[in-house]
Amino acid sequence: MTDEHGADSTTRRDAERRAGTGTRHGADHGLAVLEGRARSLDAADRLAAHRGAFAAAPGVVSYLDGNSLGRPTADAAERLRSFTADQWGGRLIRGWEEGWFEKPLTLGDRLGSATLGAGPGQTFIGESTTVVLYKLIHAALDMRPDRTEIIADSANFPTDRYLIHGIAEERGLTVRWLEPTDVDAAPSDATVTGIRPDQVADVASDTTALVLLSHIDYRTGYIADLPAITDIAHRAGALVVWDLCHSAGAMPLELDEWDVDFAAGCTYKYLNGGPGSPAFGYVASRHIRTATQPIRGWMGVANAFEMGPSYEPHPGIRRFVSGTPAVLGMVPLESMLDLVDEAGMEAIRAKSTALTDFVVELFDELLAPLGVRLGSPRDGSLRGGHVTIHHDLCEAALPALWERGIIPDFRRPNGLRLGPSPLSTGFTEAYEGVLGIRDALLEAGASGG
Ligand SMILES: Cc1ncc(COP(=O)(O)O)c(C=O)c1O
Ligand SMILES: Nc1ccccc1C(=O)C[C@H](N)C(=O)O
Repeated sequence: MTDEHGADSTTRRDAERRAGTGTRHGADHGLAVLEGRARSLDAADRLAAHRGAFAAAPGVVSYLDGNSLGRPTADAAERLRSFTADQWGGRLIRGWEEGWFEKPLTLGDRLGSATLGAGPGQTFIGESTTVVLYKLIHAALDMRPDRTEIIADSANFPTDRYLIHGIAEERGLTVRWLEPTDVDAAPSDATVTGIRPDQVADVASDTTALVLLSHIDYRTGYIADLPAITDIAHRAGALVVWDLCHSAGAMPLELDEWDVDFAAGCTYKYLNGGPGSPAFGYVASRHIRTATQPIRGWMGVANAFEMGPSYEPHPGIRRFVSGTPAVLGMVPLESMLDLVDEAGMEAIRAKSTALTDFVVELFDELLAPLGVRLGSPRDGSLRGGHVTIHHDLCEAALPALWERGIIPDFRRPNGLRLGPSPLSTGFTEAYEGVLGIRDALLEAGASGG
């Protein structure tokens, strides 16, 4: 691997590591080299200017929690203010006829084309991810009424597991829980697990109704082979529902091309929609006319304002809308989609991978010597937007980190997830964050180095 100066960076890093393990002077030199490298990565970053498009966060030195809650864009506050004053305040009830009623679908289309690889008329903005998943799981199961099994990940995000447990119980179905297996780990790293296509192939059969998995594992950041697993499910005659919470806005998706049936994801992580911003759902056009969903509300019918006697689902994707959409909650997301359009998803993913590669490099230099273990794939092509590390003192180190404006995400029992959101995070910021984690772990009693 060569860097922008043409030097062989692997060889150079080895030399730096040796320099850093010597005298105090050597250690300082090692840090200076890492910091210099961060600065040169920032200087070469074609998306660096976009960092200025996010609101300042006073006292925050390093924000590494884009995988949980993205930062507000700089104009989100003004957009919310002007929406409140001019649209809500000025147009009042007339606003529903002037775009609000259509917003779940117009913004869905925009999100679909900017980030999901979804043609128009297949994406809607709904409620929380949990509720949208609930609708899609039921819709898929209703399309396979004679089948009795669901395939799911036993270590998926709790909401996915709880939904599957509940729905399977309600419908008398059996769940084939897959245990995540090793996917990519150097011997010195923690075990990195995920769901592999062969595991799905082993259990998929003509009794499988549905496969529900996350595209990017919320713990390890491992990217599942979505096209291969979708193909395996289809060969068995089953349908797929993909949870895209950790991929939407972090990497380009091609839902139409990959033949996905249903998908859902949140908009408050890498899409920076803000706390509680509504989730999106995707339904492939080939299913829309036959798919039904369980939350039959007045806004999902062919003509809501007729206030008809019974529920007649709209022929299009609107049938997945239930009640009054969270129009106010969609305002910041529009601002982020402007930035995504400017930057392009390919460039966003390239920067995301460069950032997490750099975090892994910093991990090797600064944290591995303290006995911290890497819990994410080393291979950038298998890694989503965050890097997970494990050490028993992570929880003890957290208050000092927050105090210093270094904000990773703690996951019990001993994990820190470092999620440098590509448009809002710089390489020097990532360096400051990992350096702060090293110092806080040392202060909490870690030894080595
Ligand atoms: C994989 C995954 N699914 C679902 C959710 C959340 O669901 P909700 O938006 O309903 O809280 C998250 C994160 O919160 C997640 O990481
Ligand atoms: N929605 C939240 C509300 C409060 C605290 C965290 C979240 C998260 O999004 C967690 C995230 N999904 C995770 O992968 O852990």
